[in-house]
Amino acid sequence: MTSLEDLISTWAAKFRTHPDGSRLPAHHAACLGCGENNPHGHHLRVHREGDGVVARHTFDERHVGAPGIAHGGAVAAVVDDFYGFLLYLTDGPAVTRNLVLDYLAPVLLGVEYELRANITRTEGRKLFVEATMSEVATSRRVVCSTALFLKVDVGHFLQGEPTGSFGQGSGQ
Ligand SMILES: CCCCCCCCCCCCCC(=O)SCCNC(=O)CCNC(=O)[C@H](O)C(C)(C)COP(=O)(O)OP(=O)(O)OC[C@H]1O[C@@H](n2cnc3c(N)ncnc32)[C@H](O)[C@@H]1OP(=O)(O)O
Repeated sequence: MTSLEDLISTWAAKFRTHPDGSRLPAHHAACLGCGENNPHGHHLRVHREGDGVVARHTFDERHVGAPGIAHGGAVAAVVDDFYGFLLYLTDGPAVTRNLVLDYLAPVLLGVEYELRANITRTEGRKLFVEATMSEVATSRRVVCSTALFLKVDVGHFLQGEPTGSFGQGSGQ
C-alpha cells in the first residue's frame, strides 16, 4: 500500500503544472469525489479552463435523496471536491473551512450537469472561491456556491489514519 507520506510527495508535485485545457489529476485513487478506485465515489473528471476548472457530472441511484433527485449532501460533496481541483492552480494545499450552497432547483438523477469554479480572491492563507452547476441541455442553473479554503501545510494531512484502499491506483 502506498504510504500517506508517498501520497503527499506526489500530490505536492501537482501544483501549478497544468496547461490550459488539460485534465487535472484526482486527489488520490480512493477519493470520494474523484478517485477511480472508490466504488461509492463520483469519479469526477475535471479540466482546467483558463484560471478556472470545469467538469461534467451525472448523479445516479447511489446518490438519491427524494425519488429521482440527488441528495443535497451528495451534491455538496461533489461541489466541495470540485473546488479541490482549483488548488492545483495555486501554490499549495488548502482545505475547506466554509462551504455555502444555494440549491436553486432539484438536481435530477440521470441528467448531465456542468460545473464551473474559480478563485474570486486570495487574502494571505485564504482562498475565496465560487462555483455553479447548470444543466447541460438547457443551461438552467441549479446550484450556486461560495466557499473559503485555508492553506495548510502537509502536516495537516498526517492527522488521519489511512484505510485499506487509500492511495492505491494511479490517482489520474
Ligand atoms: C498534500 C497532501 C494531499 C493529500 C490529499 C488531499 C486531498 C484533498 C481533497 C480535497 C477535497 C475537497 C476539500 C475537502 O473536503 S477538505 C476536508 C474538509 N475540511 C476540513 O477537514 C478542514 C477542517 N478544519 C481545519 O482543519 C481548520 O479549521 C483549518 C486548518 C481549516 C483552519 O484552522 P486554523 O487554526 O489554521 O485557522 P483559523 O481558525 O485561525 O482561521 C484562519 C483565518 O480564517 C478566518 N476564517 C475562518 N472562518 C472564516 C469564515 N467562515 N469566513 C471568513 N474568514 C474565516 C479566520 O478569522 C482567520 O483569519 P485571520 O484572523 O488569520 O485573518
